[in-house]
Amino acid sequence: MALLTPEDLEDLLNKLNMNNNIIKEATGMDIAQICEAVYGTTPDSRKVGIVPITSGNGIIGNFSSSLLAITEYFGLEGFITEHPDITGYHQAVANGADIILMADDHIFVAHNLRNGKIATNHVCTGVIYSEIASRYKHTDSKDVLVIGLGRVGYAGASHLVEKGFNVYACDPNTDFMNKAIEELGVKAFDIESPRKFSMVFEATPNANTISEGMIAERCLVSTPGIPCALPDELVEKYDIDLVMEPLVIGVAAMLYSVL
Ligand SMILES: NCCC[C@@H](N)C(=O)NCCCC[C@H](N)C(=O)O
Repeated sequence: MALLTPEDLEDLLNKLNMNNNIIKEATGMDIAQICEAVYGTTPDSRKVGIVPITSGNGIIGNFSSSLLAITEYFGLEGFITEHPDITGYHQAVANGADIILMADDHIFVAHNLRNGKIATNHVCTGVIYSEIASRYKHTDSKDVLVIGLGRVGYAGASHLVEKGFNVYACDPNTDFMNKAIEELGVKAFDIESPRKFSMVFEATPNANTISEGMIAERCLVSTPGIPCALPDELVEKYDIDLVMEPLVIGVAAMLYSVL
Protein backbone atom coordinates (compact mmCIF):
# COMPACT_ATOMS: atom_id res chain seq x y z
CA MET A 1 0.00 0.00 0.00
CA ALA A 2 1.37 3.43 -0.95
CA LEU A 3 1.74 5.65 2.12
CA LEU A 4 0.54 9.24 2.09
CA THR A 5 3.17 11.96 1.97
CA PRO A 6 2.90 15.45 3.49
CA GLU A 7 2.75 16.79 -0.10
CA ASP A 8 -0.39 14.70 -0.76
CA LEU A 9 -2.03 16.50 2.16
CA GLU A 10 -1.27 20.06 1.13
CA ASP A 11 -4.25 22.33 0.44
CA LEU A 12 -6.60 19.58 1.61
CA LEU A 13 -9.77 21.56 2.25
CA ASN A 14 -9.53 23.48 -1.03
CA LYS A 15 -9.22 20.16 -2.84
CA LEU A 16 -12.25 18.93 -0.87
CA ASN A 17 -14.36 21.96 -1.77
CA MET A 18 -13.43 21.56 -5.44
CA ASN A 19 -14.35 17.87 -5.35
CA ASN A 20 -17.55 18.57 -3.43
CA ASN A 21 -18.69 20.94 -6.19
CA ILE A 22 -17.97 18.24 -8.79
CA ILE A 23 -19.85 15.67 -6.67
CA LYS A 24 -22.85 18.00 -6.28
CA GLU A 25 -23.01 18.66 -10.04
CA ALA A 26 -22.49 15.00 -11.00
CA THR A 27 -24.79 13.36 -8.40
CA GLY A 28 -27.12 16.08 -7.09
CA MET A 29 -25.84 15.58 -3.52
CA ASP A 30 -22.78 16.75 -1.57
CA ILE A 31 -20.41 14.41 0.25
CA ALA A 32 -22.12 14.87 3.65
CA GLN A 33 -25.52 13.99 2.13
CA ILE A 34 -24.07 10.91 0.41
CA CYS A 35 -22.45 9.76 3.68
CA GLU A 36 -25.79 10.24 5.45
CA ALA A 37 -27.56 8.23 2.73
CA VAL A 38 -25.04 5.37 2.92
CA TYR A 39 -24.71 5.11 6.72
CA GLY A 40 -28.00 6.59 7.95
CA THR A 41 -26.18 8.80 10.48
CA THR A 42 -25.67 12.53 11.05
CA PRO A 43 -22.84 14.29 12.92
CA ASP A 44 -23.64 14.97 16.56
CA SER A 45 -21.77 16.10 19.68
CA ARG A 46 -19.35 13.18 19.61
CA LYS A 47 -15.75 14.08 20.44
CA VAL A 48 -12.96 12.63 18.26
CA GLY A 49 -9.54 11.86 19.77
CA ILE A 50 -6.76 11.68 17.14
CA VAL A 51 -3.76 9.62 18.24
CA PRO A 52 -0.51 9.90 16.24
CA ILE A 53 1.18 6.50 15.82
CA THR A 54 4.96 6.16 15.50
CA SER A 55 5.19 2.51 14.36
CA GLY A 56 6.57 1.50 10.97
CA ASN A 57 7.42 4.52 8.82
CA GLY A 58 6.36 6.74 11.68
CA ILE A 59 4.35 9.90 11.94
CA ILE A 60 3.41 11.56 8.63
CA GLY A 61 3.74 15.33 8.77
CA ASN A 62 0.31 17.01 8.94
CA PHE A 63 -1.58 13.69 8.88
CA SER A 64 -3.03 14.24 12.38
CA SER A 65 -3.70 17.93 11.72
CA SER A 66 -5.48 16.91 8.49
CA LEU A 67 -7.68 14.50 10.45
CA LEU A 68 -8.54 17.30 12.89
CA ALA A 69 -9.46 19.65 10.03
CA ILE A 70 -11.65 16.93 8.46
CA THR A 71 -13.33 16.14 11.80
CA GLU A 72 -14.21 19.80 12.34
CA TYR A 73 -15.26 20.30 8.68
CA PHE A 74 -18.00 17.69 9.18
CA GLY A 75 -19.20 19.33 12.40
CA LEU A 76 -17.57 17.14 15.05
CA GLU A 77 -15.34 18.30 17.90
CA GLY A 78 -11.81 16.88 17.80
CA PHE A 79 -8.40 17.00 19.44
CA ILE A 80 -4.94 15.58 18.80
CA THR A 81 -3.28 13.93 21.78
CA GLU A 82 -0.03 15.46 23.02
CA HIS A 83 1.69 12.05 23.02
CA PRO A 84 1.58 9.26 20.39
CA ASP A 85 0.87 5.52 20.69
CA ILE A 86 -0.31 3.97 23.96
CA THR A 87 0.29 7.12 25.99
CA GLY A 88 -1.71 9.04 23.43
CA TYR A 89 -4.50 6.46 23.42
CA HIS A 90 -4.73 6.74 27.22
CA GLN A 91 -4.82 10.55 26.94
CA ALA A 92 -7.61 10.39 24.34
CA VAL A 93 -9.78 8.20 26.58
CA ALA A 94 -8.96 10.25 29.69
CA ASN A 95 -9.92 13.45 27.81
CA GLY A 96 -13.35 12.06 26.98
CA ALA A 97 -12.94 10.97 23.36
CA ASP A 98 -16.02 9.15 22.10
CA ILE A 99 -14.33 8.15 18.83
CA ILE A 100 -10.63 7.28 18.40
CA LEU A 101 -8.92 7.92 15.03
CA MET A 102 -5.49 6.34 14.56
CA ALA A 103 -3.41 4.73 11.82
CA ASP A 104 -0.31 2.63 11.48
CA ASP A 105 1.14 1.77 8.06
CA HIS A 106 -1.37 -1.05 7.47
CA ILE A 107 -4.69 -0.17 9.09
CA PHE A 108 -6.37 3.18 9.72
CA VAL A 109 -9.32 2.89 12.12
CA ALA A 110 -12.18 4.89 13.57
CA HIS A 111 -13.43 3.28 16.79
CA ASN A 112 -16.52 4.53 18.61
CA LEU A 113 -15.94 3.68 22.30
CA ARG A 114 -19.62 4.27 23.14
CA ASN A 115 -21.39 2.01 20.63
CA GLY A 116 -18.50 -0.32 19.82
CA LYS A 117 -18.62 0.40 16.07
CA ILE A 118 -15.23 0.21 14.33
CA ALA A 119 -14.39 1.15 10.73
CA THR A 120 -11.32 0.93 8.52
CA ASN A 121 -10.23 3.52 6.01
CA HIS A 122 -9.77 1.01 3.18
CA VAL A 123 -13.32 -0.36 3.40
CA CYS A 124 -14.97 3.04 3.92
CA THR A 125 -12.95 4.57 1.10
CA GLY A 126 -13.98 1.77 -1.26
CA VAL A 127 -17.63 2.10 -0.25
CA ILE A 128 -17.90 5.88 -0.49
CA TYR A 129 -15.95 6.32 -3.73
CA SER A 130 -17.89 3.54 -5.46
CA GLU A 131 -21.12 5.04 -4.11
CA ILE A 132 -20.19 8.41 -5.64
CA ALA A 133 -19.51 6.76 -9.01
CA SER A 134 -22.86 4.92 -8.89
CA ARG A 135 -24.82 8.12 -8.28
CA TYR A 136 -23.84 9.75 -11.59
CA LYS A 137 -27.02 11.48 -12.72
CA HIS A 138 -26.09 11.88 -16.40
CA THR A 139 -26.69 8.21 -17.26
CA ASP A 140 -29.45 5.64 -16.93
CA SER A 141 -27.01 2.73 -17.17
CA LYS A 142 -26.54 0.30 -14.27
CA ASP A 143 -23.08 -0.72 -15.53
CA VAL A 144 -20.10 0.34 -13.41
CA LEU A 145 -16.45 -0.36 -14.18
CA VAL A 146 -14.21 -1.12 -11.17
CA ILE A 147 -10.47 -0.92 -11.84
CA GLY A 148 -8.36 -2.50 -9.11
CA LEU A 149 -9.53 -5.25 -6.74
CA GLY A 150 -7.21 -4.76 -3.78
CA ARG A 151 -8.58 -3.97 -0.31
CA VAL A 152 -10.20 -0.70 -1.46
CA GLY A 153 -11.37 -1.86 -4.89
CA TYR A 154 -12.84 -5.11 -3.55
CA ALA A 155 -14.81 -3.22 -0.88
CA GLY A 156 -16.19 -0.88 -3.53
CA ALA A 157 -17.07 -3.72 -5.91
CA SER A 158 -18.83 -5.57 -3.07
CA HIS A 159 -20.83 -2.45 -2.19
CA LEU A 160 -21.93 -1.93 -5.81
CA VAL A 161 -22.97 -5.59 -6.19
CA GLU A 162 -25.04 -5.28 -3.00
CA LYS A 163 -26.70 -2.18 -4.48
CA GLY A 164 -27.66 -4.14 -7.60
CA PHE A 165 -25.31 -2.60 -10.16
CA ASN A 166 -23.78 -4.56 -13.06
CA VAL A 167 -20.16 -4.58 -11.95
CA TYR A 168 -17.41 -5.13 -14.52
CA ALA A 169 -13.96 -5.32 -12.99
CA CYS A 170 -10.32 -5.65 -13.97
CA ASP A 171 -7.13 -6.28 -12.06
CA PRO A 172 -3.83 -7.71 -13.37
CA ASN A 173 -3.69 -9.95 -10.30
CA THR A 174 -5.56 -13.10 -11.37
CA ASP A 175 -6.05 -14.20 -7.75
CA PHE A 176 -7.81 -10.91 -6.96
CA MET A 177 -9.83 -11.24 -10.18
CA ASN A 178 -10.92 -14.85 -9.49
CA LYS A 179 -11.82 -14.01 -5.89
CA ALA A 180 -14.08 -11.16 -6.99
CA ILE A 181 -15.72 -13.32 -9.69
CA GLU A 182 -16.33 -16.21 -7.30
CA GLU A 183 -17.34 -14.22 -4.20
CA LEU A 184 -19.07 -11.20 -5.73
CA GLY A 185 -20.12 -12.40 -9.16
CA VAL A 186 -18.46 -9.48 -10.94
CA LYS A 187 -17.89 -9.78 -14.68
CA ALA A 188 -14.33 -9.62 -15.96
CA PHE A 189 -13.80 -6.49 -18.06
CA ASP A 190 -11.92 -7.51 -21.20
CA ILE A 191 -9.87 -4.68 -22.73
CA GLU A 192 -9.96 -6.67 -26.02
CA SER A 193 -13.74 -6.26 -26.18
CA PRO A 194 -14.14 -2.80 -24.66
CA ARG A 195 -17.40 -1.35 -23.41
CA LYS A 196 -17.75 2.37 -22.80
CA PHE A 197 -18.71 3.05 -19.17
CA SER A 198 -20.24 6.26 -17.90
CA MET A 199 -19.40 5.32 -14.27
CA VAL A 200 -15.89 4.27 -13.27
CA PHE A 201 -14.46 3.57 -9.80
CA GLU A 202 -10.67 3.26 -9.86
CA ALA A 203 -8.65 2.08 -6.86
CA THR A 204 -5.05 1.37 -7.86
CA PRO A 205 -1.72 2.96 -6.88
CA ASN A 206 -0.82 3.34 -10.56
CA ALA A 207 -1.13 6.22 -13.03
CA ASN A 208 -3.07 6.15 -16.31
CA THR A 209 -4.98 2.91 -15.70
CA ILE A 210 -7.96 4.28 -17.65
CA SER A 211 -7.72 4.08 -21.43
CA GLU A 212 -9.92 5.49 -24.20
CA GLY A 213 -11.75 2.21 -24.86
CA MET A 214 -13.16 2.10 -21.34
CA ILE A 215 -15.13 5.32 -20.99
CA ALA A 216 -18.14 7.02 -22.54
CA GLU A 217 -17.79 10.55 -23.98
CA ARG A 218 -19.44 11.85 -20.79
CA CYS A 219 -18.59 9.99 -17.60
CA LEU A 220 -17.83 10.17 -13.89
CA VAL A 221 -14.49 8.80 -12.66
CA SER A 222 -14.31 8.41 -8.90
CA THR A 223 -10.91 7.50 -7.48
CA PRO A 224 -8.99 7.79 -4.20
CA GLY A 225 -5.99 6.42 -6.05
CA ILE A 226 -2.74 8.37 -6.15
CA PRO A 227 -1.41 9.12 -8.81
CA CYS A 228 -4.26 10.00 -11.19
CA ALA A 229 -5.78 7.16 -13.18
CA LEU A 230 -6.68 9.43 -16.11
CA PRO A 231 -4.16 10.37 -18.79
CA ASP A 232 -4.14 14.14 -19.45
CA GLU A 233 -5.15 13.66 -23.09
CA LEU A 234 -8.40 11.94 -22.02
CA VAL A 235 -9.23 14.71 -19.56
CA GLU A 236 -8.89 17.23 -22.41
CA LYS A 237 -10.73 15.17 -25.02
CA TYR A 238 -13.73 13.87 -23.06
CA ASP A 239 -16.34 15.44 -20.75
CA ILE A 240 -15.16 13.70 -17.56
CA ASP A 241 -16.25 14.56 -14.02
CA LEU A 242 -13.22 13.50 -11.97
CA VAL A 243 -13.63 13.02 -8.20
CA MET A 244 -10.16 12.50 -6.75
CA GLU A 245 -8.66 13.55 -3.43
CA PRO A 246 -6.27 11.76 -1.06
CA LEU A 247 -7.93 11.57 2.36
CA VAL A 248 -11.00 13.63 3.25
CA ILE A 249 -13.84 11.68 1.60
CA GLY A 250 -12.63 8.36 3.03
CA VAL A 251 -12.26 9.80 6.54
CA ALA A 252 -15.71 11.39 6.31
CA ALA A 253 -17.14 7.94 5.51
CA MET A 254 -15.26 6.43 8.46
CA LEU A 255 -16.75 9.00 10.86
CA TYR A 256 -20.30 8.65 9.52
CA SER A 257 -20.03 4.86 9.62
CA VAL A 258 -19.28 4.73 13.39
CA LEU A 259 -21.66 7.46 14.62
N1 LIG B 1 -6.95 7.02 1.90
C1 LIG B 1 -5.91 7.24 2.89
C2 LIG B 1 -4.97 6.05 2.93
C3 LIG B 1 -3.84 6.31 3.89
C4 LIG B 1 -2.83 5.18 3.83
N2 LIG B 1 -2.43 4.86 2.46
C5 LIG B 1 -1.63 5.60 4.62
O1 LIG B 1 -0.82 6.37 4.16
N3 LIG B 1 -1.53 5.09 5.86
C6 LIG B 1 -0.43 5.42 6.74
C7 LIG B 1 -0.87 6.45 7.77
C8 LIG B 1 0.22 6.55 8.83
C9 LIG B 1 -0.11 7.65 9.85
C10 LIG B 1 1.01 7.80 10.88
N4 LIG B 1 1.19 6.54 11.65
C11 LIG B 1 0.66 8.96 11.80
O2 LIG B 1 0.01 8.69 12.85
O3 LIG B 1 1.01 10.10 11.45
